[in-house]
Amino acid sequence: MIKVGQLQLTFNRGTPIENHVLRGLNLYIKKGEFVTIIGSNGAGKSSLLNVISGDLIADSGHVIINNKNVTRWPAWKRAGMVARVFQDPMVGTCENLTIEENLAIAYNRGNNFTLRPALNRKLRVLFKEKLATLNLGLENRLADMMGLLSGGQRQAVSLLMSTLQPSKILLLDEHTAALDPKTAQFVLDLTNEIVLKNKLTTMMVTHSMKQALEYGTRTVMLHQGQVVLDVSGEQRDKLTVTDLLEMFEKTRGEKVTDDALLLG
Ligand SMILES: Nc1ncnc2c1ncn2[C@@H]1O[C@H](COP(=O)(O)OP(=O)(O)OP(=O)(O)O)[C@@H](O)[C@H]1O
Repeated sequence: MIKVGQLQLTFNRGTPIENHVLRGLNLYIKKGEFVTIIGSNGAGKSSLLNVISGDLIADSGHVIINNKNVTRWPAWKRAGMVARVFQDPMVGTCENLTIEENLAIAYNRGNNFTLRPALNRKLRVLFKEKLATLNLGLENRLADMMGLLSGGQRQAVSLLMSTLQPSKILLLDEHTAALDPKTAQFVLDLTNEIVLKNKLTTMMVTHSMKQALEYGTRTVMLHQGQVVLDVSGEQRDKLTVTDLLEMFEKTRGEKVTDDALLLG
């Protein structure tokens, strides 16, 4: 489903601030896997998601999605293949468009379309049905501007948008980090439900070790642009947050002092 190999990415090459972010990273993710991704600041987690979505093109290496070599494809060309939810709730949706217009964009992603003809009665019924599953009352607010919604509501709509796309790949970049704990939990549970129901192949970046083990089917740790830990199945089931933290500290060579890594 997603195969990246020998990925190399350097920012500001040839300058005093040159930063070799991805260093020959290899990862193969099977259809339907839900992979949680951890790693210290600057490990290359977001860069990896950006290279998969096409927002960044790697210096070398390959990106294969659904058996297609998309390494050099720009983001817009992969938009129908990959859905994303970002840390900032303001990023994934357009605040100056209505809820139904945002959903229409997601529904038509990967096709040529204009907004007006894209919205019809049949689609509105579908959007209402989908929104009702969120239990946030948004099914009665189709014509409301997206900008009126709270951060948690926007993340919920972003997740819903990922199910309207032809894509079966969902990239989550710390998508609950900017929310209060209660809303974050709601969005996480919703994520889990949507991923399982729609059989999405998912990569979720998180700073919380607890979340990394609680959600998904596999956990990958990045360090200095490489995969340094990759656990799934029984081996992962047996892992505790303490084990994971020890591995994390061993890799980094220093103690972790941030409680958010444990709790999240
Ligand atoms: N567009 C860019 N231009 C220059 N440097 C960048 C750019 N994007 C990221 N970087 C740098 O590349 C490194 C890796 O960043 P990345 O966002 O991939 O790390 P991360 O593992 O997601 O970290 P964090 O947990 O802090 O978000 C960091 O040092 C970051 O400052």
